[in-house]
Amino acid sequence: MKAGVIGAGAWGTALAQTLASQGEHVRLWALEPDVVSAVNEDHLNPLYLPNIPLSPTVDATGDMADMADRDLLLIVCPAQHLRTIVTGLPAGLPLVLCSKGIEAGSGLLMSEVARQAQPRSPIGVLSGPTFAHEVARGLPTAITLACEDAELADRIAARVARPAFRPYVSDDVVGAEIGGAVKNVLAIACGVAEGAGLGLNARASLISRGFAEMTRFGLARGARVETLSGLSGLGDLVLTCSSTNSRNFSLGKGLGEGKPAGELLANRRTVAEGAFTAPVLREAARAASVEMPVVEAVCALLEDAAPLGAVIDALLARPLRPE
Ligand SMILES: NC(=O)C1=CN([C@@H]2O[C@H](COP(=O)(O)OP(=O)(O)OC[C@H]3O[C@@H](n4cnc5c(N)ncnc54)[C@H](O)[C@@H]3O)[C@@H](O)[C@H]2O)C=CC1
Ligand SMILES: O=C(CO)COP(=O)(O)O
Repeated sequence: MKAGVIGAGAWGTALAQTLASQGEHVRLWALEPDVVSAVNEDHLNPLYLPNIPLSPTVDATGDMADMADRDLLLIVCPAQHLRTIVTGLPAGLPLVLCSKGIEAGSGLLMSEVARQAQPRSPIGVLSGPTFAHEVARGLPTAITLACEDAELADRIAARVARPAFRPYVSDDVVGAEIGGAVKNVLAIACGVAEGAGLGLNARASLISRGFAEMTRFGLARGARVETLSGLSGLGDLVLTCSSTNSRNFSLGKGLGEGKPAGELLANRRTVAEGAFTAPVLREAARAASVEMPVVEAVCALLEDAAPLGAVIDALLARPLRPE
């Protein structure tokens, strides 16, 4: 067992800890030298996953060449950096993509980016309702593992499953990726409802009408409805839309409280992927003639294109229609 994890933010560190939880050796690649030394010397990652003791069998490196002897790599960087990171990897290793987003500029899903960057690597996607700090503490978690090759999916599932970390396999890579990318934008919308004091009815409406948007967009891109209504879609949507533990929900809450988007996004250390995905998703949806009014509303708020009250009024004034 020689797994490696690329990216030592909250999620990469939690995954490394999970894989190492039964004594396996796991190597974690970190961008920041401070993270490398904290993991190696103190078995902690205070920058991104504070107060979680890490197994001494997790070691860290800042040198990608140290990953060449790994037989499986989990890629856990922010979505907009995935192309650069994957291009710099040793060639041909199986890759499990754990980032949630759509690439700006190309509009490509992470698996499409990774296939361009490493054409010889087998690819899987791991995505679902998984707050990093809960997974790192060993709390029960279920997640979708999607690979086009069913045999590869079973092999990777067996490698990453742990007593409280339970992958469900799927061959719908596109569906798993679209669920994870779109839910981040919808979580911003639910955060706005929270920040603006719109109530829990509004949140439930945004979750279910947002899920209708996710489904319309997913089906247009070839996803299957059972994937979208599974762990990586509806499951993650419900989690992320319900708690300030979500960075996307928290960002939305700030917007709903009237704070300017620029101020909320400036100098963030942690990533709120929905802010990057929203405009790319809007373009992709318009190009596919898929209506996504909640996504459009989030974009308007992120771009300061209209006051909060006007954005809410516009959503409520949409024509009445069948569900
Ligand atoms: N935190 C969570 O609970 C979960 C996060 N994810 C996804 O995992 C991905 C990574 O998120 P987190 O681990 O939460 O990150 P984080 O927000 O905890 O940390 C930021 C990460 O970005 C990296 N970074 C900053 N600048 C960079 C650059 N120029 N090039 C490469 N990396 C750079 C940092 O080194 C750090 O690893 C995201 O796509 C996120 O949506 C998925 C499931 C759960
Ligand atoms: O993807 C996540 C949980 O599944 C984490 O959500 P946030 O990125 O909004 O914190």
